Parts: sequence; C-alpha cells; structure tokens
Amino acid sequence: MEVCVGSTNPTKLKGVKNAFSMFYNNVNIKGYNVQTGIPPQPIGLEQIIEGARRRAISSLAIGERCDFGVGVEAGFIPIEDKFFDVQIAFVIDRNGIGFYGFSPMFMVPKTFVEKILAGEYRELEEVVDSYFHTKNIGEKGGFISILSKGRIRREDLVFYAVTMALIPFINQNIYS
Ligand SMILES: O=P(O)(O)OP(=O)(O)OP(=O)(O)OC[C@H]1O[C@@H](n2cnc3c(O)ncnc32)[C@H](O)[C@@H]1O
Repeated sequence: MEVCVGSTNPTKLKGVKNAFSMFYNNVNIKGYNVQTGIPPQPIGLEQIIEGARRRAISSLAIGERCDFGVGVEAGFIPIEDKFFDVQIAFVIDRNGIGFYGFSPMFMVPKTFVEKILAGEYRELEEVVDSYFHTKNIGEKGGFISILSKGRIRREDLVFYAVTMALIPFINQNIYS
C-alpha cells in the first residue's frame, strides 16, 4: 500500500507509518514538500484543519500511485486564556473520501505563545530551539519530548492523530 504524506518531517512520516501499519500490510510511506498557504504557526481549529486537508489533497495529487493522501498539521487551540498544541491529521483515499483525526493536546507555556503572537518568532520550533538550544526540535521528537522528559515523542502524537482519522475507514459498516 502506498501512502503519500504532505510533509517531509521525519516525526510525521514515522507517526503515519506506525498508524497505517497497525491496520494495513506492506505500507510504503512517501513524503512530499507541499505548500499550504496557511501561516507557519496555525492558530485556531479552522487554520489547522485547513492545513491538514490541503497537505493531504496536495500529496495525493503529486504523489505517484498513492492509495491514501495524508496531511498532518500542528497548531494552537485557544481555550479560555490558555493555548493548547494539537496535531490534526486528514486522511483521504483515491475516491475523495476523507476524515480528520486528533492527537492529545498539551498546554503551551504562556511566554512561548506570547513571543509568537508578538511576531518575535514565526513558529513554536523557533521559540523552543532558542530557549533550549536545540536544533529543529519539531523534527526530532518535538517540544513534547522535552516537556515529557523524553517519555512521549511528537511521532506518538502524530500516530494517535492518524489512527483516529483511520477509524472510519476501518469501520465502514457503521460510518457509511
Ligand atoms: O515540515 P512541516 O510538515 O511543515 O512540519 P512543521 O513541524 O514545520 O510544521 P507544523 O505546522 O505541523 O508545526 C507547527 C510548529 O509546531 C512546532 N512543534 C515543535 N514541537 C512540537 C510538538 O511536540 N508538537 C507539535 N508541534 C511542535 C513545529 O516544529 C512547528 O514549528
């Protein structure tokens, strides 16, 4: 099975591979760099789901022989006066049927969010890399690996988001 992903970020490709491999055999993952036209740090449900959807549709369009297109987008969800980070996946098949799935969310420290809202940094990765002296943390376990003291990695969050998006595909009798 060929699964095309609208990203080359290794944490996303790994999470997608692990999710599909639970339900399908011989899963081949191909990552493609795609333009989403949404900000580097999406804020609010609408921007995040749009980013995930566009990534999935673009990867299906440019990928060769894809059985599925997958988009994963991370962004902030404001709740009361806090911001939570979520990964949203959109999985679409060759017939144009697609579903969303959501990861667990973690609260982002207020000062980190403020630096992005003020325009000091463009996205979360830049704030985290600057504070912790990491390099490309978004591709290496993610901020969540630092916050969870290495227990949870970003690929785990992507895995859950993609698995949730696959639920309607693997239970078609009750979702159709
Ligand atoms: O190459 P692409 O696919 O664009 O991957 P990305 O990681 O840059 O793009 P996203 O828009 O999905 O992520 C939004 C930002 O959140 C950052 N980030 C860092 N650690 C994260 C984590 O644990 N979970 C979610 N997002 C994280 C990520 O690096 C980005 O700066």
